Parts: sequence; C-alpha cells; structure tokens
Amino acid sequence: MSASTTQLEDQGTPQASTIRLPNGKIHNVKSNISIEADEIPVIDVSGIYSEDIEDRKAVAEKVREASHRIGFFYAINHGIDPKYADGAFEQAKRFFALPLEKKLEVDTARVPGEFVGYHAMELYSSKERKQGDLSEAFNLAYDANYDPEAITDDPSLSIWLPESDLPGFKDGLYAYHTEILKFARKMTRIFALALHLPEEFFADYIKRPEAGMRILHYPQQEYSVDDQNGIGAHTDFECFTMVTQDESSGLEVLSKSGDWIKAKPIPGSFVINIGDCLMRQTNDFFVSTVHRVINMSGNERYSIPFFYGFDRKKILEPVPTCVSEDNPMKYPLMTSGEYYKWRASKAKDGEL
Ligand SMILES: O=C(O)CCC(=O)C(=O)O
Ligand SMILES: [Fe+2]
Repeated sequence: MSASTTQLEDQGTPQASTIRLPNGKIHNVKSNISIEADEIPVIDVSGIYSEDIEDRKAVAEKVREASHRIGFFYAINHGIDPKYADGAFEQAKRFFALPLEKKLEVDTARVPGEFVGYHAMELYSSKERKQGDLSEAFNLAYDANYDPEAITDDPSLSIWLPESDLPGFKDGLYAYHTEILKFARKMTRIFALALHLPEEFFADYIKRPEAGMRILHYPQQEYSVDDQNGIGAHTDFECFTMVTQDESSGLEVLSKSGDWIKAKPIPGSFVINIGDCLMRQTNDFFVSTVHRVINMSGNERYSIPFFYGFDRKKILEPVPTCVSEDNPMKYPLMTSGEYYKWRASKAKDGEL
C-alpha cells in the first residue's frame, strides 16, 4: 500500500534531490530522468514447488541476494494460470470505465484510515509537483470467504458497488487474489529460508494475513516527470508486494546509486518488492526500496499490486538472524497493525 509521501529538496544541481520518507530513510536522487539498467534480477521461482528442500533453498538464496541488494526482483514461472490475471485486468477496465459518480459511491473516504474503495484521479499529490498523481485505484482488503486456509470469519473491510452495477467484478478480482494469496504463503516460507530460518518461522504470522489488492489505472501523462507522476516516490508498508504489470512500462525503482531504473514489464511475471515491515523485522538486512510510476508509454497503463503483510495482532519482532550484540535492533517494537494503521492513516491524510 502506498501514497505519494515524499519531500523533495533542491540540492543545487538541476535535477538532483533528496527524498525523505515516512519510514525514516533519506535517499539521494542523482537525476529525475530514469535509465535502463540490468539491476533487477529475474528469478525462476518454480523450485518453490519442489519436494526437495535443496531446490527451495536454491530459490531462497537468490531471493536473499535480491532482497538485500536492491529489494526488488521479478518472479517468473510462479505457477499461476495467466487466465486469472487476464480476468482481473478485464474487471479493472470495466470498473474504471464507469462514470465518476458511480465510482465515487465507493469512495475510499468512506473508510478512514484503511486502504479500501475508490481513489479518484489526482487524489494524491506532492507539494513539489504542479500536478496531482495521474492515477486512479480501487483497493480491496483480505476477505476470509476467499481464503482457502481461513481461520476466521471476521467481515472484510472492503466496500463494493451493488453486484448488479458491475456483475462479476468482486468474484473476478478475488479469483486472482486467492491464487496470489496461495503463492504469497509459499513465498513466505522461501523468505524464511532466505533469512536462514526454518521454513515455518513465519507460519503464525500469516494465518490471518494482511492481504490487500489494488487495481490501478494510469492514463498516459502529458506533463514532464518534474511536474507530474503516476504515483510519486514511495515505499510500500507491508512485508512484500507482488505487482502484476500489463505490457505498458512505467514502474521505476531507485537504485542505491541514486538512479531511477525502469522495471520493464516481463509478461507473466510478478515484480516482487520488500516493504517496510519486513525491512524493520530484518533490521534493514532486506531493503524496502523507493519506487514510483511514470506512464509515458503511449498507452493507458493498468497494474495490480498485491500487498502482503503479517497478522495485525503480531508484534514485528526482529528475526534472530538479523540482530546480534554488534547489530542491535534499530526499531521500537510495535504490532504489525499499529504500524499499518499509522502509515495508512498518514498516507490517506496526505500528511506524509
Ligand atoms: O503500478 C505499479 O506498477 C506499482 C504501483 C505501486 O507501487 C503501489 O501501488 O504501491
Ligand atoms: Fe508501491
């Protein structure tokens, strides 16, 4: 989950700047113009389904390297039938084509402090840019009815239009959500191995996961990148995010050297990135990397991020392999829910 949360400060050179983020980190940006570079690794994750632990560990070591170095990787051969992503993109197009008044019936303002419902075009903006962020979104929350491993029947926080307004919308989105949720649970075991922990280490954290999904629509922008973004520079705040991109480029990742790197679409892949909660739990061993979206692809761009986090009741304790006497925990302890609510309400208020 995200919002434009940056403050850009002039550094004297034409486009260099500093980004200060609500997670407490400060990043230097060399130039506002993005480049092509081969820094985001492509990981074949098919080994996660192997019976042989060595195959799973081999994937985990690649995930470890990527999560530590850049906090972003592509997952290919993840095993989810493409028909689910196609179906969800189709639903996204139907929803965003509705008249604004209809979409505003599920305005996100109806649910303060939570990322659910419709986020209108240019709702979020940064003081540093002349124009608001050129994207609109619809967010749905975890729903136990669509989780094959549900342990609760608590009602979902999501809000929906009446089924007759857009028949099949909710089921079409959750059909994909359920598949991603199953994959996310498998990947949680891989992340545990990647941290040199037992595969089951996070099992109790994901019985009732935080698992929001979002459909996003970015028109082609006409203003320059200095004046407008699709989504401004931010980090995600849960554990990890898995983004399904369509064929239009636009996602950009800030490298450690301060370059904006294009995360070009790879058909059938997820772009997976570390979020702030996992960064906190790993005491910064895994990096929650700044990213943004600029749609100058010439097409309407659609994407589907899935934000995966731990049970709101669980404390974000540091993982044992990431703290020591020489490397004590940098962050105060709080529950996943406290951290989530703090970040979500600030971001929705546009305060950060
Ligand atoms: O649209 C994308 O590719 C990424 C969106 C994103 O970063 C977000 O919603 O947090
Ligand atoms: Fe994001």
